[in-house]
Amino acid sequence: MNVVIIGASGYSGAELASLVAKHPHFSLEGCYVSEQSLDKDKLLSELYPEHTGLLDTLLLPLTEEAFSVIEQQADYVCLCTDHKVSVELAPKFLALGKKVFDLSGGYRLAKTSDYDTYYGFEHPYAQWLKQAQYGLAEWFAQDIANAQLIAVAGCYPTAALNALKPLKNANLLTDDQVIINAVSGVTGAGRKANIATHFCEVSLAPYGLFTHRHTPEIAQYLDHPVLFTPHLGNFPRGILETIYLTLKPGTRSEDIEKAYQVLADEPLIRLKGSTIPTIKGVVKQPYVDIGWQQQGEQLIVVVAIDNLLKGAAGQALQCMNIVNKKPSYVGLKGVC
Ligand SMILES: NC(=O)C1=CN([C@@H]2O[C@H](COP(=O)(O)OP(=O)(O)OC[C@H]3O[C@@H](n4cnc5c(N)ncnc54)[C@H](OP(=O)(O)O)[C@@H]3O)[C@@H](O)[C@H]2O)C=CC1
Ligand SMILES: CC(=O)N[C@@H](CCC(=O)OP(=O)(O)O)C(=O)O
Repeated sequence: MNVVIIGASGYSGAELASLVAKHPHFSLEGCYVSEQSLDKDKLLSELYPEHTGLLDTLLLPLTEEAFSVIEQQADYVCLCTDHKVSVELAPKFLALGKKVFDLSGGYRLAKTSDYDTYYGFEHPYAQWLKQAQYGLAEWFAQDIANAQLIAVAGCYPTAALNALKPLKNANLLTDDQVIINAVSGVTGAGRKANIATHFCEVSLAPYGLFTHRHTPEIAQYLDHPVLFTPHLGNFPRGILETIYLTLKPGTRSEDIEKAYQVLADEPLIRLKGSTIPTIKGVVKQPYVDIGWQQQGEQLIVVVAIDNLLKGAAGQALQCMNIVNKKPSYVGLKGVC
């Protein structure tokens, strides 16, 4: 399959380009940036010298002519662009008959009103929003396989949903809100310069209290209310979430272990029982690490992922493998 990446100079785009370039079934046909980009006509490996030899690929401007080239060349188009940019680009590539894998949040939520509330823009393509398939690889593989537009799951939601859906599906949660405290490395905020992510400014602080756009995303796909608070930490990559919940009375440790068995055979999920996952354990790895400890009716679940792999490019590649009718872990296990 021929793959084109839009937004290839960004953190998730470059990560995905490197995965595609090494993949046994995919060929990296084109790497694009915006027409006005300061990086156009540079080699991707100039920006990411660790990929010298692998990604000596020109960053091309996404001009009108580029769309014709992509129409001829590409089977899969990956949008590693900001939400608003993706919202506008996806229908154009869909109209060309391409399979579109959007790493942004532009097509993840069911209700257009949530875009007004949480994204700050009116969603213009309700029809495509209805047809988009949420790309949470371990949970929706069958629907992903047949979709034309895949809205790859968000980074924080990927961790939260894999940690919580087994418990929800086993009917172990009370109706209480689940509390999710998350911390992310700074690559989560993207590559463009921003004072809030400046090296000298970042320490450890929460942000987006009550308003972060991943709140409705987690609640929608968990079908349960959540109180989600992200924090920015002063390290480059990785996400760790500490999740507090109340179990139904009488829930035994065996019930929890049994609930998590639904993920036991997933090659990219590592169930760690009472061992607490760490960011160190997942950085540059494609896995979700999940651990938990129980005290009576209280359960604390800790989950860790690499935001750029399982939280973005790794999961996008899983979705591409699924659409290509291959095991989702191809090109990911043993990635580093
Ligand atoms: N970083 C992360 O951990 C995660 C990110 N995501 C999502 O993935 C998307 C990309 O994120 P990230 O990689 O961090 O972002 P970056 O800011 O690092 O990269 C954005 C890329 O988009 C390009 N771009 C901007 N405008 C356009 C345009 N109009 N046409 C084509 N290309 C354009 C930029 O290049 P230039 O501006 O030079 O044109 C750059 O290559 C976002 O929607 C984000 O929410 C999802 C999960 C995790
Ligand atoms: C640290 C940081 O800023 N993280 C980003 C989330 C990462 C991301 O890009 O969000 P999606 O997964 O929805 O695409 C944020 O909070 O906006």
